[in-house]
Amino acid sequence: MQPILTASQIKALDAYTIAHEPIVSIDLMERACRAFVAWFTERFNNSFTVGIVCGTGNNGGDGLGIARLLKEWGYPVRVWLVKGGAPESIDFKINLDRLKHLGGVQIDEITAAPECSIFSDEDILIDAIFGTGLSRPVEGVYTDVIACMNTARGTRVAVDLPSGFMADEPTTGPSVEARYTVSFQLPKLAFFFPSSFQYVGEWAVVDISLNKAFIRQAQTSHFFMDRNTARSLLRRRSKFDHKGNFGHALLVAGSLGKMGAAVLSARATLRSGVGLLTVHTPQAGISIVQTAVPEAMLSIDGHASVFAGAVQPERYTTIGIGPGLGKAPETVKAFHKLLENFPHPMVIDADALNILGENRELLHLVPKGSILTPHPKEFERLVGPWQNDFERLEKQKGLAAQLQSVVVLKGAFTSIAAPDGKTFFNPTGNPGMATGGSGDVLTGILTGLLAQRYDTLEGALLGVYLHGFAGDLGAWEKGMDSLIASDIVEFLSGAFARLGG
Ligand SMILES: NC(=O)C1=CN([C@@H]2O[C@H](COP(=O)(O)OP(=O)(O)OC[C@H]3O[C@@H](n4cnc5c(N)ncnc54)[C@H](O)[C@@H]3O)[C@@H](O)[C@H]2O)[C@@H](O)CC1
Ligand SMILES: Nc1ncnc2c1ncn2[C@@H]1O[C@H](COP(=O)(O)OP(=O)(O)O)[C@@H](O)[C@H]1O
Ligand SMILES: [K+]
Repeated sequence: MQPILTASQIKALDAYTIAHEPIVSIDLMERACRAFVAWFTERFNNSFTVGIVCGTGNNGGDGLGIARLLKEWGYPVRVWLVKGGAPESIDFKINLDRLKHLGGVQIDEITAAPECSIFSDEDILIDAIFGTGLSRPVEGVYTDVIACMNTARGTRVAVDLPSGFMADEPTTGPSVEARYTVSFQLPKLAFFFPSSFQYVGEWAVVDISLNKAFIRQAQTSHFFMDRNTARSLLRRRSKFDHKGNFGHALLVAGSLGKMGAAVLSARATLRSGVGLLTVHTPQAGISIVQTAVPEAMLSIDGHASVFAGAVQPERYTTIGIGPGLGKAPETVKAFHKLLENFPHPMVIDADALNILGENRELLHLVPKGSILTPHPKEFERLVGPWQNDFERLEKQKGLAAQLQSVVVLKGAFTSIAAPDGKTFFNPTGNPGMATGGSGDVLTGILTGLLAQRYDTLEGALLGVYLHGFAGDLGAWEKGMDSLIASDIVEFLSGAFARLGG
């Protein structure tokens, strides 16, 4: 699990590494330059012309070091120095001297608004104006240069951060819009937000061996999930285990015309290792569920087309509720009753969340230790609108604390907020999963894990990871465009096997 640190913590981390490794700061910068260049040379060969636009701080120093290394690798390199009043750092000056000493690289200064055509010969534009030192929105000549870079034809690659982009607060001023961002050591919080994609593009983190002990003990509530953590959460079965050890889940899902949601969830619950599964279905769903999911038992509702009746909560370890449920008045009443009678953690999704959004007086009935899985629209119905993604994150943490439950906000980098404020971003998954029914599969996985008495947070972390991993395996085989929710269920076995193996 990787902690996500703020820009000021990263500055302290740099300083700590310099003092304790020990290493002189220009050598640490050289390490950063080499790590960037290793990433770069794997993707772009030296037939591309490279323009490097540098500021005068350490990010600019990186840019100059990168220019020297790429020149040595045989790339046609040109450098621009943007001089808009930011101070020149010591390492910037050292790398400028080294580059001049190497020779063969044209270096031009920009002190006033340039003609944007200056960048037109460059296939690739490396952005090294500002990094984590940015303390306020850019203005003046920086704004002009950034505007030119954003309209240039070359592929923009940002060093550490796109210039103008804020790592820990909303970006309100102009910023480079990078196609790729190569960031040092740790991802930055804003990378995980949808609104950042236009600036950050695809990002990669390269290791520059900053002090690991410092990173481990740093105070943060934000983490990036990884495969090792997911692997460590996965429980192994033992020789004499029997189905009684793996819980009995109830799925309350589906209504006339939406029984497919129940089928997808049920299949995913079964593929996630549950001992027994019962599906509560209206009359309309009986033969559908029995035929499509023969492993599941049925709890049959008296109503023809929606969830309206009572279930026997004492029989079940957990309940997953919501996919395809609808919001009929009878369903609202039945859900209310269920919430009053079921004491154990539940998985609450889709229409069950929408019902909570429209009947907030029910929120206090959500059993502690439950998992809520809204997509952004469902989340907005629960907590109201937000101004920016930082505020959205705060609202997510707030809801988790209020309900003493885990709130899983779905999307690229699904975030998982625990009641204590810790929030985890998930690395797996792909846009092929933006297809009807994907969320129903997640509900099934989480229900299967909670039924096996996984701790709520651990179950949520593992389930979200596995769901995305199965989607990735599916997309490799079928392609993102053709991926459908049933494929995610199909590839779930592969995801479990690879994680457990
Ligand atoms: N030893 C280190 O500290 C290392 C730093 N590295 C690089 O150094 C970067 C951070 O460098 P710096 O702290 O020098 O900061 P930057 O290079 O990001 O910014 C330079 C200076 O610009 C000024 N400034 C901030 N906002 C401004 C604005 N809106 N308009 C005009 N000037 C503004 C500040 O005085 C700031 O120090 C990282 O992003 C990374 O690229 C890497 O070389 C790794 C090692
Ligand atoms: N661009 C994406 N990258 C990664 N995962 C995605 C992406 N788009 C959707 N997903 C995942 O697919 C699922 C979609 O869930 P949801 O919106 O509830 O779909 P549905 O209601 O159709 O079942 C979520 O788990 C989400 O994280
Ligand atoms: K930059």
